[in-house]
Amino acid sequence: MQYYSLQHQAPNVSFKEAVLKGQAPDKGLYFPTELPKLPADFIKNLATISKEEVGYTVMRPYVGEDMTDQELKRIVAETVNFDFPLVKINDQIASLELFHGPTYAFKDVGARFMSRCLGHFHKNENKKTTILVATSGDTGGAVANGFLGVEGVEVIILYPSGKVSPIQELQLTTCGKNITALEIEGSFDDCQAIVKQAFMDQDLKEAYQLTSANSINVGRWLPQQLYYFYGLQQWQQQQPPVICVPSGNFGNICAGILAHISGLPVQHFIAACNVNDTVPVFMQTGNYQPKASTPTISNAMDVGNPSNFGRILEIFGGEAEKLKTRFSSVSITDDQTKATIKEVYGGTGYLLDPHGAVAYRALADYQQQNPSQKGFILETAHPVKFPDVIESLLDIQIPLPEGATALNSQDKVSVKLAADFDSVKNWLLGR
Ligand SMILES: Cc1ncc(COP(=O)(O)O)c(C=O)c1O
Ligand SMILES: N[C@@H](CCOP(=O)(O)O)C(=O)O
Repeated sequence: MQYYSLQHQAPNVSFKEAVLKGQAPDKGLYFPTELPKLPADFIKNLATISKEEVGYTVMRPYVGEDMTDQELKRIVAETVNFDFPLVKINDQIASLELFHGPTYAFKDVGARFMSRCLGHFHKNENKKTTILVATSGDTGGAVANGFLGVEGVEVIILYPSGKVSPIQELQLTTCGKNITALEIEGSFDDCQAIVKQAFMDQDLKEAYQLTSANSINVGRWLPQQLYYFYGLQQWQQQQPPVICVPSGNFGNICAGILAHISGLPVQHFIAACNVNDTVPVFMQTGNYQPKASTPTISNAMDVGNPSNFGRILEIFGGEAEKLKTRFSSVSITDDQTKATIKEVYGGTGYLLDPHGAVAYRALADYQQQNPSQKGFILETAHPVKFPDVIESLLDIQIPLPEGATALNSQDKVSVKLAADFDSVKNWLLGR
């Protein structure tokens, strides 16, 4: 498989080169030259196939010749060694829980897959790779955990000061070793813009072999397809599901659409956003207008200029009208999110985190108009990551999982920097 730049001003590259570069030299995102079709038998028999075999079969065409079958099987098996249960909330809506990995959010699969790919690619290289990654909450922790101790790789995480939850912050600031956290006095969009600019900067390119571990990197983005296959393995209705994805940078839902194009039956995709509504507005008006992000209680989705929407449009040949046949996007306020957490917990006992609650509200509203269409949400983070929101709303205490208890006794270590490219560049060149 080759990858081309969505800016069309850079040469095509292999999977390995795309992972090592992160972003194309013309600032475009890499996109696969072919969208593989999976065998009809594979889809028909999905429920009987192991999650390791599903992962291997889905990822095989994307990885191409850069890895042996044996190596890819090992990487997939190590990546997906936890559960992805589809849990019924009520007769209309189920929840695909993606928070059973080590950092309690859906980012673990992509981060673990990519870290193992880089570890493999580094076996025969002696030049160190430096990963620059921007986080609005969960990517940072997952990448820190996934890359901790990986030979030949160091990770520098940029996160918006005061805009991530306490557990999220501890997850990304307490690892030490090859992981460094930069606390940026700005928003996630500032962090992401700085990272993207760094990849284009000649001085930094001379000093470092830089790549990204955000979903702009195909090694982080593509394995997110697996969730959708794991969800369908457990889906027991006749009709394919409507799948509603809490969305910020749109990497997750974009991976789901790719899975669908490869043959996975899905009725409709809903991208559920908080008030950061760049995509919902585009779907209504045709006008794509990135804007400064607004802080919300679903903080990991506070993104004003989502990186992956361009990839979604590319799948549909750039035609918004075609996209509308499979995809819609809505914006949910914090008040609606809070009311949904209360309503669902009170009515069913199911505890949603704020991101899952945004998705639940969007899917329930969609089903008001389409009552025969059942579906599931992607529950992208464990509610324990947002105790302030949940506990004040429901007057309950969420028991901390074991790993999270240990975090509380550790001290945050971060470097505070202004939200401008030069501050980060000077820090990188001066260390
Ligand atoms: C808990 C949670 N939900 C949803 C999202 C949004 O996912 P995406 O950026 O892939 O749209 C994120 C961040 O990526 C997240 O951490
Ligand atoms: N919500 C993310 C933001 C970055 O998204 P990514 O999928 O592009 O890494 C976060 O939690 O950091």
